[in-house]
Amino acid sequence: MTELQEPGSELLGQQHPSLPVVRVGEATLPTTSGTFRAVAYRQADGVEHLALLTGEVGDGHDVLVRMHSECMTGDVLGSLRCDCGPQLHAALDAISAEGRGIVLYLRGQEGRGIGLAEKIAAYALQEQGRDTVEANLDLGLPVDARDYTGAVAVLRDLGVRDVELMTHNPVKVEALQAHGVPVVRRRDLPVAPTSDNLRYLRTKRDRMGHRLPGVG
Ligand SMILES: Nc1nc2c(ncn2[C@@H]2O[C@H](COP(=O)(O)OP(=O)(O)OP(=O)(O)O)[C@@H](O)[C@H]2O)c(=O)[nH]1
Ligand SMILES: [Zn+2]
Repeated sequence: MTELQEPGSELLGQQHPSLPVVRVGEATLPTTSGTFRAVAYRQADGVEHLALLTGEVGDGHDVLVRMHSECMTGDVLGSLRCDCGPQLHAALDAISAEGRGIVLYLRGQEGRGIGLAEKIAAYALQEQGRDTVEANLDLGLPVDARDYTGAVAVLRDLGVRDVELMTHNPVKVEALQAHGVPVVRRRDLPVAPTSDNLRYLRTKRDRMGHRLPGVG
């Protein structure tokens, strides 16, 4: 577990004041990380999110939560350019081990909210030497366009009042707090720097304020 620190600010994307979600389906989902309750939501704009729960939310306090931004290349294809896939599985393992918690799989957040196709275009610019921040800007896109309003609505629907958040990203902490969901603690996820992701991890630490002290 790690201390909470000053959140990082201008990277907080545009937040919609209200974006209702509806609970559409609910089923048991056995996985290699354990068996979860999968609750599917649809936002008013059509974007769908999935909440994977283990245990009971109960009084809603101090719930272990991961808000995972969709990353098709990392989560599905095992891309080594980023750390998303291992983080997703570490988060599922963590709530399973804890016996209580929620992993929110957030659609509409692919490529930090710019979308899959634009993320691949950003990768092309990174192959020409731009870093992950510069590449988005070169495309005329925000560095981080994610909106957490839907995520907050899902947490509220599930009865969550405050959370222990698994993240290195101070903007996620700030977004939850701004929406009235206190983050009582932040928890690190394992990070494995490799030759493929080292520059990406360093850029997140140095330019986006991510708490990644273990990255050399
Ligand atoms: N635009 C863009 N998006 C990327 C790039 N690499 C990964 N992503 C996306 O970034 C999102 C994950 O953001 P990260 O910055 O890795 O991590 P985070 O979610 O902000 O922070 P953590 O909670 O600590 O994981 C996913 O949606 C990925 O698809 C990139 O080079 N460019
Ligand atoms: Zn990724």
